[in-house]
Amino acid sequence: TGFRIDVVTIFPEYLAPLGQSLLGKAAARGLVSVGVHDLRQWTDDVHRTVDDAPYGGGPGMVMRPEPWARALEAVRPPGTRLVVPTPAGRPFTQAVAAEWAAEPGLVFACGRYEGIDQRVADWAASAGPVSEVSIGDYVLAGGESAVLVMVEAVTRLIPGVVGNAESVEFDSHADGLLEGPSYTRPASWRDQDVPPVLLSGDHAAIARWRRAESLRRTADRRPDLLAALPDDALSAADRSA
Ligand SMILES: Oc1ccccc1-c1ccno1
Repeated sequence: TGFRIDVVTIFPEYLAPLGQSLLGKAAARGLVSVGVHDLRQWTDDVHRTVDDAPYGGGPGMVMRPEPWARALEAVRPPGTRLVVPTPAGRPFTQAVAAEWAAEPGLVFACGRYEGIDQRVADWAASAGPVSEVSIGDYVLAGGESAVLVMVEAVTRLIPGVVGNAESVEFDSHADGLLEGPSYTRPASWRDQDVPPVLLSGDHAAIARWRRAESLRRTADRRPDLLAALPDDALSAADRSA
């Protein structure tokens, strides 16, 4: 059966890439299956209305609850996590992706910027976990791009989806730190040389150098990640680096 992903959206064509490349191969091997559903299928009026003006006034439109409830009742297997991308959500991180990759599947509800009537997420909690998540501190027009990002982050962690050549355990963020710089041939390029240690064949020295570079880059670019590390995450060698 593999990992099951369903996405409900008013822009189904936007999510066409989900059938390509990485997901395509994995889907072909039965590791992942994806269903994209047009929310308007569950509207009840001739104009197929999905949104309305916000109670309390304010700009923009809010997505009506009834079409969403019908769509989720039709699409969401009982107990499956419902993911609602929203700028007001908890942060989506590699740790969250890893958690979700161990579950049987996910249902994504793509809302517009002004959001979906809150009663939908509140109601949906009775049929399984609901996660309102943000992929970063910026504003999008809708949740579709966020779904593409999260599907890619989660599916690459499903065993068998990514060849072991691109082994996932050494990714940036896998150990809470950023990866250091990478190099390939030629050894000297436009008067810039690859750090000699990488050509030394001394694997212990290479591992030390890479760890030091990872710590240096993390301290420089993401001090928040360094501060968030558990106390025992940094060795004595790390601290002296
Ligand atoms: O900005 C958004 C609008 C709709 C749905 C999601 C988002 C968002 C922004 C950042 N993460 O998610």
